[in-house]
Amino acid sequence: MSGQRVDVKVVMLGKEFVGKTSLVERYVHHRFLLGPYQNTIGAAFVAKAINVEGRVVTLGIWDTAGSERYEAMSRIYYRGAKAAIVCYDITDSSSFQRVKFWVKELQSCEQHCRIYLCGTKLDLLENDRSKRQLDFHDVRDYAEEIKGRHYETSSKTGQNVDELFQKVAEDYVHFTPFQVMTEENGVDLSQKKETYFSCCHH
Ligand SMILES: Nc1nc2c(ncn2[C@@H]2O[C@H](COP(=O)(O)OP(=O)(O)OP(=O)(O)O)[C@@H](O)[C@H]2O)c(=O)[nH]1
Repeated sequence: MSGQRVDVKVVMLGKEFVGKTSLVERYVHHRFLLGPYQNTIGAAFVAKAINVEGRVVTLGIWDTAGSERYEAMSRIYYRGAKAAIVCYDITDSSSFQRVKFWVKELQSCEQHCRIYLCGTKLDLLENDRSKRQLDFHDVRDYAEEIKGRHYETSSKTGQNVDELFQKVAEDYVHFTPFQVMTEENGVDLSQKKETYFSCCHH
């Protein structure tokens, strides 16, 4: 990672157990971890460079802990984020309350942060559609209301995961004026190493 510059700070938010870490694992390492669930403590950081229309864009992804115990820490991680992927579990309606909480926070504290609502665990509906507790169209309407985007994903099968992160990078390229993009001092990971701490998931 040494010397790699981050162009887009991305923060993962959402209730515990909704699948934030699994989404990052699928996207960055192309895998789905089986075995007992381990909650994220604090936050974890990973960077990934991708190509958008011939340009390399590096996403710096902060995976925060969903437990309300770590709420104050999660606030630290969304500071200066250009994109927030706010996750909910489509089979758990209670997880959407946390979405509304984070959206309000972002709207009042990080107005320049684009919001991507992500309904996770789509694969769980494959054999039993009655497991769905959050209507696709209701969430889509809400996403439009807040001028955000909306995806439904499965980290187990990989469905829509690349598409989601690709859109984050594309939006950065499309909506950031070129001048700002070239002038902006991204975070140089080789120089700022000591300010990053990546604790402790899995
Ligand atoms: N079937 C299925 N299970 C998933 C999916 N994504 C996550 N899970 C499971 O849901 C549980 C929680 O996933 P995590 O990715 O650890 O959730 P998290 O949001 O990072 O949780 P915290 O770290 O507590 O905030 C784990 O048992 C995962 O295996 C998915 O797309 N499909």
